[in-house]
Amino acid sequence: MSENEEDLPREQSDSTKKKKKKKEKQSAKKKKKNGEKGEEEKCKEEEEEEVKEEEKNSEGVLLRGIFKVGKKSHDVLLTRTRLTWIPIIPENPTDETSVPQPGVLLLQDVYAVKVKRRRAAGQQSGGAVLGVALFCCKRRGRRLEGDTLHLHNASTEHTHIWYNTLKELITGPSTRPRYLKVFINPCSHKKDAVHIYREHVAPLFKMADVRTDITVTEKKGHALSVMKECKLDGYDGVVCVGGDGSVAELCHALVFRAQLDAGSPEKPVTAVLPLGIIPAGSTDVVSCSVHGVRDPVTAALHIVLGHLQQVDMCSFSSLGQLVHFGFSAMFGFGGQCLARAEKKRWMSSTRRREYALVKTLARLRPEDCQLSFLPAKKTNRDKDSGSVDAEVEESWTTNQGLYLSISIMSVPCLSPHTPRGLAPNTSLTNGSAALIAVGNTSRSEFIKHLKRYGSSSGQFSFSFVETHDVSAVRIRPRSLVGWPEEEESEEEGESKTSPIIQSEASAFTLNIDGELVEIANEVLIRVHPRLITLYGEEVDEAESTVSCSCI
Ligand SMILES: Nc1ncnc2c1ncn2[C@@H]1O[C@H](COP(=O)(O)OP(=O)(O)OP(=O)(O)O)[C@@H](O)[C@H]1O
Repeated sequence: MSENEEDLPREQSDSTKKKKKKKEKQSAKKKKKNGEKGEEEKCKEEEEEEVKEEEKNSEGVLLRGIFKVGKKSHDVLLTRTRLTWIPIIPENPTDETSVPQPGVLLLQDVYAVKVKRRRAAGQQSGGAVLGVALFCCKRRGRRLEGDTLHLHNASTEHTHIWYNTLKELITGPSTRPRYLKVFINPCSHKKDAVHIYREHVAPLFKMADVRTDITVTEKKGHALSVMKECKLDGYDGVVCVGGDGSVAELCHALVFRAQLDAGSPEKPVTAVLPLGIIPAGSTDVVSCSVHGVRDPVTAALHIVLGHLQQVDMCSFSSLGQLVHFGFSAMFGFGGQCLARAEKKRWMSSTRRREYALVKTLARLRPEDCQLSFLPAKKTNRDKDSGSVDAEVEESWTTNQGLYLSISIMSVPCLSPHTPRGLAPNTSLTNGSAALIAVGNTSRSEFIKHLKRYGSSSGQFSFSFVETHDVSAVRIRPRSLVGWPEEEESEEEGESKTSPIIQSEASAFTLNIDGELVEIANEVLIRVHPRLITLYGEEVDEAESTVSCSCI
């Protein structure tokens, strides 16, 4: 039933003719110019090549046939990039107004194609051919949802021609993965990462013929140790099913592994494999920043369709030693909150977060530290030379003082709690990070600042808040502050009289991507443009599904 080019609509044949005429004209002009016979032949050959290339790349119809879509017969056309179906409406001399509306499906949105067969209940194979089914994604806001287009035609031959052509078109050379290394953290958030994977992700991978090698992690650091040693050759990507802590471990592992493989202990090396994130945590900031929603189906569809997004990362080092790679760090309030929350692991994640927030606000105290930063422009200019010279060193800005909170973020850190992100002024690939330094102020002013993260804007319009676009930051706490053991007692009154203890310790904790990391003396944070590739896309705002009522 498929037809050849002669049967194409008149409009299309006309356009092809026009193109050929134009080519002939160009050819004549060139011939005149070149003059010599040998060159004429060469020119002709070149032009023929050009015409062939143009025809190959053009929206030429590869297949055309009749299928039933729904209950109506349709004229279906397939090109390299799209499938179009136009209802076949019998001519009606009295009705001049009805113009058939075509349906269009872009092949970039199709992740699987299957032959449909009539089968009895329990029948595993065989069965009469019914047509082809195309499994695709459709967008609903930032969400990607699975959808199916059924093309019905009982001819086995016809169906197989269409199936084979479609299959070839969707599995040709592309960024779509064929084999993935999957890590699942069974302890994330509500301990349902395995269920989320089995229920929402595995069926999509199976449908898209993506093979997987799964590791269910047994403890913290398990994914890192597997990634340090496993053979990466066969994999097209790595997938993390878990919360921000698991994501941080795998991002660090991917860059660290690239560094090991390149034998470059000093300089960060771009991760070889992309990372897919299936959100199964309580906040899922990184996942939200590349998907716009916390939704395992959206995440899985970005993976099977091979949507790749390069992302800037930071290296965190202390006294010349690399400590971690990550996307964000919080010192002061953000670090204190996490430290309190981690001590109450037995609470549900929402309660734990609210408890830590309220308690840390009640005991709000500034950190006395030296904060230095390198504005983004300067380092971008010098980054090609790969060295930090004296001129750059001189351009560091240094402030000493009391800070309630210091945050450095190389990604916007979107989440359902902060739809525009904790750092709305940075993007995934701008090669710099946002430095948000909140100086000492009253509790009520600080709460006002925090509350504005949840609304649309204004969180930085306070005299005590400064923001900078940076490529490096150094934090040196002057006095390292510790908390007395009894501070964690539930009696609020106690805290008012508790003195701030000046600790003699030479280490402090930083909240790096939701994980507490111990740092000796000082931390140097450097931004590395496009160090990792994640499955997803740039989004400017996350879907807001929750609101925090505790402050
Ligand atoms: N089997 C395991 N048991 C305990 N911890 C694990 C296990 N597997 C991985 N981990 C570690 O658990 C830490 C937290 O994981 P994850 O972030 O996925 O969960 P979460 O903390 O509940 O989520 P969120 O950060 O969104 O609140 C990570 O550092 C990870 O390395």
